[in-house]
Amino acid sequence: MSKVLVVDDDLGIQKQLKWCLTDFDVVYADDRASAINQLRRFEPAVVTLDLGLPPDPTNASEGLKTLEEILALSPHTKVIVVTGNNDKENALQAIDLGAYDFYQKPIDSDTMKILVSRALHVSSLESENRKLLQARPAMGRIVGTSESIQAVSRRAEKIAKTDISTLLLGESGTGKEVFARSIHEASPRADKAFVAINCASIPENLLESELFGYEKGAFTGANKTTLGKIETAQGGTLFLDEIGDMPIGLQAKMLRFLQERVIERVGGRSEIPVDIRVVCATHRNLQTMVAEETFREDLFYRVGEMVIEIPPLKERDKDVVLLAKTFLAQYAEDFNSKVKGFSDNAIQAMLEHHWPGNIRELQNKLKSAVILAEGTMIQASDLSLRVSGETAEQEVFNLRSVREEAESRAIRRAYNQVDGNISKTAELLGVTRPTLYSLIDKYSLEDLKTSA
Ligand SMILES: Nc1ncnc2c1ncn2[C@@H]1O[C@H](COP(=O)(O)OP(=O)(O)OP(=O)(O)O)[C@@H](O)[C@H]1O
Repeated sequence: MSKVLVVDDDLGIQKQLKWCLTDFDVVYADDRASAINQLRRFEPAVVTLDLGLPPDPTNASEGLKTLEEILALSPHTKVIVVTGNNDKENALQAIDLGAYDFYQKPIDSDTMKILVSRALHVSSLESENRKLLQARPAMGRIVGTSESIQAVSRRAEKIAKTDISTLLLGESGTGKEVFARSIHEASPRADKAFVAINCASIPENLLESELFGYEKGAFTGANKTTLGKIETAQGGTLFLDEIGDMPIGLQAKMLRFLQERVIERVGGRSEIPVDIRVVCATHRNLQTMVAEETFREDLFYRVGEMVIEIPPLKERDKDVVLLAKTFLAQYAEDFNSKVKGFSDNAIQAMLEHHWPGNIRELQNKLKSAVILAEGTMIQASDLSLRVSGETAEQEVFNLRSVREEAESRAIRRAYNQVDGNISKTAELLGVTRPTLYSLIDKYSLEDLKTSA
């Protein structure tokens, strides 16, 4: 039952409210201190507050103070202030301070009941809404409602507003690039470029010119001056993926760019100022690399002014199911497939699997399942997964037994529906009489044959 706190020093009124608010769990207080105690103890959603409280019940000052304290402690509480007849001024001041509603004495039980019910209704709608807002992913692209991903998203959203260099750590396929893009999109640079470069996929001798650009004639084949990724990202965000794979020789030049925010093109002599936000990512352990002297310590601290650790898929509760459903809808459309959802065993298998390849592994499994699935529901076997304790043979056996059970149930239901008429049963099931007889034999439904 919903809790309502009645704050009034008049015992008569307390009693009257007790009788009219029988649908609620009513608790009482008769001054400011006891009101605050009761508020802390019972956390009522609605408070009715008489503004005329001791020590001076003839004016509203103590009541208004109580109102302020209640709202400071618990801003979502709906406070209905009760004022003396004609005391409109204090009533309006109370509303101004944040009271939900006011009511002028004398108290009418029916009206009070309606007011309290309505306040409770609004309070529960608001609290529902707050929950929904909390469950909403903080960053648009990130699918997931688990506590771990929500916490990381909230952190990323806060960081996005700043220009701080951010290092995203996480296993392969956990969504580091998605986070980098989301940070860019939630940042004041959102309408400028987002430029990504994977330091591991570009040969060492090309990476420098790819990043910093080059002047015409800098080397054989440099026919025209070309901008590097850093300059292309001017005003926006540069995402350096696999920063741990940056050759040690290039790290000094990177450090200078990050510290001084100027670059020189390969073969160039002038310094070019750049205004860029940098987000880096790696699945490597940079600290170990620093200890092994394969990654510069000063660069490590420069790229990781803020570090975000993206949790592996296995640590995201039921997000795997949410992600799977999202991707399924997309792939079913891409591959023009009839697949509509997942069987219970597929869901269970996804929840049990360890996902060493994280979201990318999930995507790959889903793509082949959508292409290969025979029915409209994806089974664990379509995902090449197995529910614990079930061997492959058992799974096949179970599928067969499920189908057989369903068929024999359908035959019996059709038979009962047409009052035991075999021809009509066959017709209803869309099979011939001989087929029906062989199914009856197959499923040992002898009693159907005898009564026919
Ligand atoms: N939370 C998420 N919601 C929706 N899609 C996601 C999410 N996380 C990742 N993905 C998708 O999963 C795939 C892999 O993500 P991404 O490339 O960002 O991972 P990564 O950690 O950068 O991988 P790698 O370390 O291998 O480069 C992408 O297709 C991406 O769109």
